[in-house]
Amino acid sequence: MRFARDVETIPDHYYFSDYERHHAEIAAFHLDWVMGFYRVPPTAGRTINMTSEILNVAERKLKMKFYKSPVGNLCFYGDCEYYCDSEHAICGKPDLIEGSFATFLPSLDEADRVTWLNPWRRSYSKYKKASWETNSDYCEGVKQEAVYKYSRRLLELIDMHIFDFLTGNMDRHHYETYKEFGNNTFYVHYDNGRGFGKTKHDERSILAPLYQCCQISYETFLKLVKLYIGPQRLSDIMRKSLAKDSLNPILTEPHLFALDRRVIKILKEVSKCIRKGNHIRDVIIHKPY
Ligand SMILES: Nc1ncnc2c1ncn2[C@@H]1O[C@H](COP(=O)(O)OP(=O)(O)OP(=O)(O)O)[C@@H](O)[C@H]1O
Ligand SMILES: [Mn+2]
Repeated sequence: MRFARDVETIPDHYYFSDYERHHAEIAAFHLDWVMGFYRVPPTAGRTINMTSEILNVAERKLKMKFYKSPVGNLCFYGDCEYYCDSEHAICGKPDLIEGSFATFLPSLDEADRVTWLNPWRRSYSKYKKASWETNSDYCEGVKQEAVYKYSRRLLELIDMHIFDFLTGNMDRHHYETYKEFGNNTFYVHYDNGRGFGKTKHDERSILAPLYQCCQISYETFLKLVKLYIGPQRLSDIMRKSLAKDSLNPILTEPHLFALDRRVIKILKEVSKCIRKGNHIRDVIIHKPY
C-alpha cells in the first residue's frame, strides 16, 4: 500500500509512471471472478507486520534495503531497475502496512508458462505512438498472425481488454498462458495494480481490440447485457464480493459507479459495430473449445 483508496492517478503521469495500488490488485481479482473470466490468481488484502513477516525472515540482500524513516516508521524498497530507491520506498506505521497478496502460481518447473506480447500494448514512450493507434486496419494484421488464427485467442484478447477497460488499466504489455495447454487456451493475468486510478475518466482506447476487430465473445456479451438489464448491477455484485476481503472497503463508491458506466460503454461499442454494417453473427461469436 502506498496511498489511501481515494487517491487518484496523477493527471500529468503517463500510465507507465502511475503508482501501483494494492486495492486495484484485490478489486481486479474480484472483478475477474464475478465476470466469470477466472484468469486472475486469487488475491486478498491483509495487514502485515513488516518486522516479523518480512525483515526478520529476509535474506541479507533484502534486509539491506530496510531503514527507519525520520519519523521512526519502518521503510524498505526493492531491488530493480526503476523506482527502486528510498524516494520510492514503502513505509509502515510504524511497521504495520496493508498489502495485496496473490496466490503463488505453481513453479515454472511444475507448470511452465508462455509470455506473450500484447499486440495492443502501448508504446511506453512519451514521444511515440503504438501502431494500433495510427492504423485503423491494425486488427486485420493481427488476424493473420498464426496464434490469432485460433479465433479463441483473439476473443480472449478482446475479453482481456474489456476487463482492463472496466478497471482502467492501460499497462497490459504482456499476458501469459500455460504451455501444457497449447496455443488455443485461456490467459493468465496478474499485475493489475494500475487499474482503478481514475473514477471520472473512461479510457476508450483500451477497447481498441473490440472496436477495431468488431468481435466479442457471446458469453461476455451476455454477461454485460445481464449487468445492464439488472436487477443486479456490476457495482452491487462487486460491493458484495469485496465485502469478503478483510481490508474492505476496497473500492470507493465512485469507482463502483464507474464500473456500471463502463458496462454501458462497452455495449455501445458492440452496437456501433453492428450499425456500421457488420452482421451480428460476425460480431458476437461463440468461443470455440
Ligand atoms: N501470483 C504469482 N505467482 C507467482 N509469480 C508471480 C505471481 N505474480 C507475479 N509473479 C511473478 O513476478 C513478476 C513480477 O510481477 P508483476 O508483473 O505483477 O510486477 P511488475 O513490477 O508490475 O512487473 P513488470 O515491470 O514486468 O510489469 C512476474 O513477471 C512473475 O514472474
Ligand atoms: Mn507491471
